Amino acid sequence: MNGSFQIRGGKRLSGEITPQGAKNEALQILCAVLLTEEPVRVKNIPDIHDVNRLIEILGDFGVKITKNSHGDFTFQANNINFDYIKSKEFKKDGAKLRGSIMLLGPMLARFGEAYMPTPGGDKIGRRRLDTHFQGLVELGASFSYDDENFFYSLSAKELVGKFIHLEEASVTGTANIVMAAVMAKGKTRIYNAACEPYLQQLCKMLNRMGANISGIGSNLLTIEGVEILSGTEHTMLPDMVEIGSWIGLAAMTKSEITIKNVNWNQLGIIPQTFQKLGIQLERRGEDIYIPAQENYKISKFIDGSILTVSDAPWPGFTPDLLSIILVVATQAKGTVLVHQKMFESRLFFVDKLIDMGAQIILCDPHRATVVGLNHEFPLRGTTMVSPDIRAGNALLIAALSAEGKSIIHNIEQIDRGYENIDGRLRALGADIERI
Ligand SMILES: CC(=O)N[C@H]1[C@@H](OP(=O)(O)OP(=O)(O)OC[C@H]2O[C@@H](n3ccc(=O)[nH]c3=O)[C@H](O)[C@@H]2O)O[C@H](CO)[C@@H](O)[C@@H]1O
Ligand SMILES: C=C(OP(=O)(O)O)C(=O)O
Repeated sequence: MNGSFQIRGGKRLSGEITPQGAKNEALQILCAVLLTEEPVRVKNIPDIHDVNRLIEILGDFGVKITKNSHGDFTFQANNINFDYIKSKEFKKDGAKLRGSIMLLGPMLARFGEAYMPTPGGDKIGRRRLDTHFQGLVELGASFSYDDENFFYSLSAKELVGKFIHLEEASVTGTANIVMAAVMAKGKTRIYNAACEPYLQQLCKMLNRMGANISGIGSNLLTIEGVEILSGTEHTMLPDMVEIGSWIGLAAMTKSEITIKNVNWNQLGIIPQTFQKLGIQLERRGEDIYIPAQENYKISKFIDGSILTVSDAPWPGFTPDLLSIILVVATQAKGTVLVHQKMFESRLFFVDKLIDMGAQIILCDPHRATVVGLNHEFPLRGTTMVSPDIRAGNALLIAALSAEGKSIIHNIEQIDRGYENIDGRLRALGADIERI
């Protein structure tokens, strides 16, 4: 179902909000349930389209799925339907989301073969998979690609650990290689590994299942292969991208909002990056308190030059929050350069913000300069189409701050990543309807 949101903006919001479980962590953790025959209980799973699609795929694989309560499921992969993996249905289902690519590592580790259509996910520029396949081939897999059907195949009689230097710190690529290596023979070392909280959580869960991974949180992972993994329980962290989005929402709508149980130690430089835009936020235990602010002033670098906010692999600033930084900057006092280094087509949505009255110069596909309006001129409501998950949410925040009515079409893109976003916004006092 691909609906629209109708928003009447310009209202101040207030209240408390609890972030959902992390989408990108959930996608890794759900793929890992394939690594054992025993039950794996997973809690705080966000109820969002991408995650639900992956759960359906696991069901079609033959994984037994028991719903214990909202967001709490037990999975048991003890009777896998291998026919499905080579079927036309899987070619269609697997292509619907990006996260499905992380089924490759577990399939290969457990069954010695793996198949995958080109995965879906955001259309935000080239999203190559070379790192995934190079790593799996180094562990001993043979690889082929059917470029007529966009279908990847891997097989390995045995996986053997070795030193692998990744050419880039790919998040899902590292997850795939880790999941293949945990049951490989001998020692694997992965250098230039990605180390996002999602990956740290995955590695900790795998260790609880009996794996032997050290170096968690660094860019050098050492994995001593084990023969078999057992069941476990796992709870997802709060979604750091959602937390950043709520900070942005509070600033743009001059609202007083408390974000509950954010797990501060896993937020990296997210809070301080918003603070550089002048947004006040306070740590209260595990909560973030954001007071209502009439204005916020972008800081400059020490030498007086214009602030740049750019993305980088963890522990740098996540690319998934740059669109939120950009929209928040439109009402700040001052100027900021937003530099999206990792993806090529993630800034094009600024056109819509410009239509709404924002002052932005798109310098090239990777860089946009935002000259803030200091809340002196509100954005104007308009009709727009959500291009991708994070830009969609940024436009939603723009619409909530804007004067008048906005319509956002293609909200499937927003529902992919944010649980009951309209219901939760209404609870804060927003005027938003699904039409
Ligand atoms: C399902 C999931 O978890 N998706 C996330 C995952 O996607 P995904 O795992 O697909 O992204 P990758 O980490 O592989 O790469 C993201 C982009 O950054 C580039 N790149 C990556 C590493 C590097 O050192 N240099 C570099 O330039 C890649 O070429 C690519 O264009 O990580 C991205 C980067 O945090 C996030 O935006 C996505 O939300
Ligand atoms: C780009 C994202 O998602 P995906 O990798 O699933 O397309 C995202 O979560 O911002």
